[in-house]
Amino acid sequence: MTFEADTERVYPVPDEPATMIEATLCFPLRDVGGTEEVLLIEKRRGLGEGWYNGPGGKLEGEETPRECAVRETREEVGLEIDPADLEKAGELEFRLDGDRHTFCHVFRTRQFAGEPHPSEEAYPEWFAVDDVPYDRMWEDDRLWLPAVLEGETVVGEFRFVGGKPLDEAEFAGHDLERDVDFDAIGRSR
Ligand SMILES: Nc1ncnc2c1[nH]c(=O)n2[C@H]1C[C@H](O)[C@@H](COP(=O)(O)OP(=O)(O)OP(=O)(O)O)O1
Repeated sequence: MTFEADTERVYPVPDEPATMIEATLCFPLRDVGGTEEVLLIEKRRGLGEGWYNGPGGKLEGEETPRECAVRETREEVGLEIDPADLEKAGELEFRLDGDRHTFCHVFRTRQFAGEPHPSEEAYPEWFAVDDVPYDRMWEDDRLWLPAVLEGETVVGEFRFVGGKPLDEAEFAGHDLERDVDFDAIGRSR
């Protein structure tokens, strides 16, 4: 694995796109009468089918993570987002049996246009941020998503074992760092 170091911290770098999937997650937020809500999707197919997650998916072609998050959110739930309105909130590396499986860029935003609607891939639903259905999500989500929804930034590594597919593997451990300044390390793209 390659590491990028600044003065004190060490971050994994997504430098193996041929073998590792690069993906995104996007968490639209809104205030409804003083209650903070987040838009999640119930995944209707593919990895994590039947579980809740943020809209998102794999990078295509030469697109940046920001462009991917905008495209996936549009395709999955029909919301339009200006890429500049996405705030980088996290970088997550998912490892399977010791190998790097997926590197995921996490964004949040309060600026979007349109009303969410279901698609073939996803059924959208707003949840109060203190009532997120962690029992119906990836097991790692409860470790990092609360911080993202509270406006913090995170970098994490999450380890799974037991062979493919990833969503049938067993969650085995993690490392998590908070309060990462993505602008300062040039990783807010
Ligand atoms: N462990 C864990 N926790 C939380 N979120 C995720 C994981 N592993 C993951 O892969 N993910 C996220 C990362 C991505 O946003 C999705 C998986 O993307 P996927 O649906 O396979 O990508 P798409 O491009 O939408 O798929 P297709 O359209 O190609 O079918 O889960």
